[in-house]
Amino acid sequence: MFRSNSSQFDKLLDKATSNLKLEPDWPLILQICDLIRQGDVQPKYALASIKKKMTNSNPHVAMFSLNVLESCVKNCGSLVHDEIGTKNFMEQLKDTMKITTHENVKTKILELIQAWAYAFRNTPKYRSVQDTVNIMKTEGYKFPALKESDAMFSADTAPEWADGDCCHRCRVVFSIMQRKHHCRACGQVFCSQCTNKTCTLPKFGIEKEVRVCEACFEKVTKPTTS
Ligand SMILES: O=P(O)(O)O[C@@H]1[C@H](O)[C@H](OP(=O)(O)O)[C@@H](O)[C@H](O)[C@H]1O
Ligand SMILES: [Zn+2]
Ligand SMILES: [Zn+2]
Repeated sequence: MFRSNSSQFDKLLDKATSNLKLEPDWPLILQICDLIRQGDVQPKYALASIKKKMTNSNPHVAMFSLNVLESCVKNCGSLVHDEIGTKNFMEQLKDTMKITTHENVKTKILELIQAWAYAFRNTPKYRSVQDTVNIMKTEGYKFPALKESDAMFSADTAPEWADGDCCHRCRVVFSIMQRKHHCRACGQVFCSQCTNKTCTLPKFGIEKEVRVCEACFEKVTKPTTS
């Protein structure tokens, strides 16, 4: 799935976090995000490399690595969220808080964890982030005021369409008379009865009414439990 372009990734990351830079090189940082989005580098590898830079003794290198991390979370959608939303990655961030001596780096890490907890407030699978905020608060960390703008992420990408010879919901077998249809929200394949609903999918940047399955119609149209 991933062509190993990690050497190109490493080169760009070294450049983006060079201590010779006076400020973040945003075009370069977005190129790094593209490598992840295109599948040129494994998200796990990318985040491990970024994390290594966070504990760099040079404050510029450490801070630039956080700028890269912040952009990856904002631009790469679930590819990166699935990595940073884990207990393991949250533990690594907490360790970094203990290792780094740079106050601005500590503050930035607190800002990021808090913004992600807010962004993922309705996503149970990333509950480790909110758990980490709660734990760190009991450990005495002072989180800065939340800037909601930090928690706005670009749209995730709509899922690829699955294939199958029967309806994902009612299991009816497809035939000339029983046609395949796809739900744009989950990408699964269904019979016409199980996808006779439509709705917009703003989170994927889909503003027109598109075909969705019963389950996704419920999820998208019922008010999210806060
Ligand atoms: O029914 P057909 O003409 O064979 O083609 C199907 C339609 O194009 C469906 O579009 P839809 O989901 O918008 O209905 C699509 O989801 C299926 O993959 C195609 O096999
Ligand atoms: Zn069906
Ligand atoms: Zn669906």
